[in-house]
Amino acid sequence: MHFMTALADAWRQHDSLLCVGLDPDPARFPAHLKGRPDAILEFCTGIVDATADLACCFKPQIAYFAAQRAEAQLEALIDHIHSRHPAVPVILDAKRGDIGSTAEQYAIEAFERYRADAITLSPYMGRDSVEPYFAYPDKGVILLCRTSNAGGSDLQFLNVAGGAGEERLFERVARLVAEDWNASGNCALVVGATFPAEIARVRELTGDMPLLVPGIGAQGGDIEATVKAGRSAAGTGLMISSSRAILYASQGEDYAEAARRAALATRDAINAHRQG
Ligand SMILES: O=C(O)c1cc(=O)[nH]c(=O)n1[C@@H]1O[C@H](COP(=O)(O)O)[C@@H](O)[C@H]1O
Repeated sequence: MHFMTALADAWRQHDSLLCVGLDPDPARFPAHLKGRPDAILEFCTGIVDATADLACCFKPQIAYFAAQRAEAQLEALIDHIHSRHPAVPVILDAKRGDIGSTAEQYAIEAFERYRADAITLSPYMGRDSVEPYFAYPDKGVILLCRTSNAGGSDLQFLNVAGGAGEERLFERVARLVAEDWNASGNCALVVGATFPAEIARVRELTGDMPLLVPGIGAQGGDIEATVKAGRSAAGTGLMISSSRAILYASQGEDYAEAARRAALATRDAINAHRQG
């Protein structure tokens, strides 16, 4: 199924714009999991099973698996999600970016090795660094636009218009993706919840293109401002992601139940502002 179809179905079926991020950090695991060789898979499976009906997508961050030599556990986790929670698409947060021949290998990694439904990419190297992912017509391609970190402004706020014009780099990226790269309707953009004015600007530039919005919870982004700035006319159009605030709601044996409570509260806080 096309990523965008799966996403729209999940928005509706789960009445949710919440993306549950999976950034497993063994230093923050509950004691009963510490030291287990499969702790990362066990921890993430507990989170996934406790929150799947509250989520529109899951977003494992590859660095947290690769740093712990847990790539096989990432494969197993995505397989678990697809088999046990097939209604919830998986975004592999890898932020890849390289020349075409290398990008082809990254696409094989994401879509064939890990069987992810979408991938995050950096647009910094331009169109030919993104095109290899379009060879997988059903997969989502999610490009960094205005990132949630303060340092994002170093480049993303540069004025790239000629003469007396004014167009910041993140606006140019949004327009380029919406007007050119998104020919197959499989693209989305990343805009941080820490910058709601820029969410509104990107929404203005991209119509109903889905936006992946990290930065609530641990990074302090405001949910109401985020939803009001980024919601589409239909009250969807957003994958608002939260990782640490959900994953580590408790560091005890009740971590999965606590994660569910945090996910439910976040989903409902988002839903309170989807209309009107
Ligand atoms: O691509 C991302 O998901 C991403 C983009 C961005 O601008 N900011 C950002 O924090 N993220 C990711 O979102 C996750 C952090 O989420 P929190 O734990 O909720 O702050 C990490 O995996 C980041 O890599």
